[in-house]
Amino acid sequence: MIRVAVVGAAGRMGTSVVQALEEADDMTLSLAVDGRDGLEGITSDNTDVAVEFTVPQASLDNVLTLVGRGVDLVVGTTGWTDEGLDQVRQALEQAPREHQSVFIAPNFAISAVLADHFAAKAAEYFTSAEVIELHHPDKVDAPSGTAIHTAQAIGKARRQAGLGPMPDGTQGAADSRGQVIDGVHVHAVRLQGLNAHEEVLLGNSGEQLSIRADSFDRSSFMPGVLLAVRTIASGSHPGLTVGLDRFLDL
Ligand SMILES: NC(=O)c1ccc[n+]([C@@H]2O[C@H](COP(=O)([O-])OP(=O)(O)OC[C@H]3O[C@@H](n4cnc5c(N)ncnc54)[C@H](O)[C@@H]3O)[C@@H](O)[C@H]2O)c1
Ligand SMILES: O=C(O)C1=N[C@H](C(=O)O)CCC1
Repeated sequence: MIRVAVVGAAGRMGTSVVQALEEADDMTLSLAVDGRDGLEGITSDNTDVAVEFTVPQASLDNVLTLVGRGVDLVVGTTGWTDEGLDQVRQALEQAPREHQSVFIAPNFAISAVLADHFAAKAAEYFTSAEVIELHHPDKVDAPSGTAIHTAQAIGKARRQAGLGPMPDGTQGAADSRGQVIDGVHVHAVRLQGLNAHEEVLLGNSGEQLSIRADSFDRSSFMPGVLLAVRTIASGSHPGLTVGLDRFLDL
């Protein structure tokens, strides 16, 4: 049995993860903590993997604390910066156990992971690309972690293909053109009734490719979370790994 602790257990994702763990035959819930409970109860003696879904302001501290306590992690919280990821890498180098692992994914839904993958593949063939992410209005961060990841992947593919800046004749104040990430415009919609959605628009003269992923329900994330827990518990990915595509044969 893989012993799994959940951090952020009272939240929307944490609640779904606790339920998914209870339904999994090969996992058992070691501890469920939220908010002010603190992480003291989670140790490498009682937990193989901690799953962390909290808020961008808390996630880095939680990860560093648990790495220092010898616990492996699967992290779904968004808002990660390159500096934060570097801090995790450094913490892993000084971790108390050998071969400790941290896995971070902005999105655990297969539809979103594939949309991101296909968008990066398509990017070199199109003059223009923009990302629109659409989420429930209780989401605290914008743009979504997934949209940032997609924009960065498109930007990298365009650079590797030697593509220059996209055509854009906007003059003057350009607030309504969205946030520019790696040269890609990203637009965030918050709307009652939505859950988690992303559309990538790729354009050439006279044609458009649209790639869209829709998570209608948080159950869409659970197979990916369980896959990540099993993979990290197996010890096959020591160090820091980012993105569920790393565990899929894409
Ligand atoms: N990777 C994915 O597939 C995926 C999917 C959905 C959401 N998310 C991300 O997961 C995060 C959580 O989303 P949510 O909708 O569950 O949010 P939420 O607000 O419903 O839940 C967050 C929970 O974390 C708790 N929390 C805050 N600070 C804490 C701390 N220091 N220690 C322990 N618990 C703490 C809060 O009390 C709350 O219960 C967000 O960053 C969101 O973008 C990722
Ligand atoms: O509901 C959220 O919040 C989500 N956050 C992730 C993101 O920011 O990309 C994944 C989708 C759901």
